Amino acid sequence: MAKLDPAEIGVLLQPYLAEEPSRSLCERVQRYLALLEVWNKKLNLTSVREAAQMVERHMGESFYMARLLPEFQTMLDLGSGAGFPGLPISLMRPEADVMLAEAHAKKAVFLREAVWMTGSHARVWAHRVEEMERDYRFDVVTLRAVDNMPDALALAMDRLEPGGTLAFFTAQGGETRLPEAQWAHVATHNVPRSGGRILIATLAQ
Ligand SMILES: C[S@@+](CC[C@H](N)C(=O)[O-])C[C@H]1O[C@@H](n2cnc3c(N)ncnc32)[C@H](O)[C@@H]1O
Repeated sequence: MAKLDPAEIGVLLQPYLAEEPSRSLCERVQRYLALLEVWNKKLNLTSVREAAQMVERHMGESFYMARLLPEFQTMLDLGSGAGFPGLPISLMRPEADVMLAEAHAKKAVFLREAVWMTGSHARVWAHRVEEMERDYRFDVVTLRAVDNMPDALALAMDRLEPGGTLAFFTAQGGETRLPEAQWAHVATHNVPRSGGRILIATLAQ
């Protein structure tokens, strides 16, 4: 895979960010994607192989979700895989307590290394979300590309605080229905440079 320098990464990230990305952020993205490329040879973490697409699809789209989220203190990324969207969000919200939940043990090892490499403050839960303490709840729950979205959304709902926010990606051309609940606010946003959308739904208090 062709290597991108931090300046090239910055240009690719611009459509997704509210302001110019800092050099430090671009360097962290560079380290993260280099690690992902190495691990991808032994573990199928992503089918995206092209460097610019990795920046846009994985990092850019996750940063874009971060922009759309309200203020929060705690966040769960359910089925984080290689860390998307949770790890990039943790870089944009360093003050928040972000939990990356990934049941696959080797992927969780990758996540711990990626957290360390990027200087993220995120924590890794290396088990199924169902195995967390029953009363563990979060201000925000994010999801992307988790199998069986209806079941995953129901699981995500169980982990939301009253007034909490559910944020997930819906595939190009496909709509995912929200679980039945008292929603105070629901909005969909087109993802830049993609046919995909992000749905942000806030529960009533
Ligand atoms: C297809 S990957 C997507 C990863 C990432 N969100 C992305 O968009 O690139 C889905 C991941 O969710 C994890 N997963 C699915 N259900 C889970 C659960 N209940 N608790 C923890 N991890 C789960 C799987 O192990 C898998 O690695």
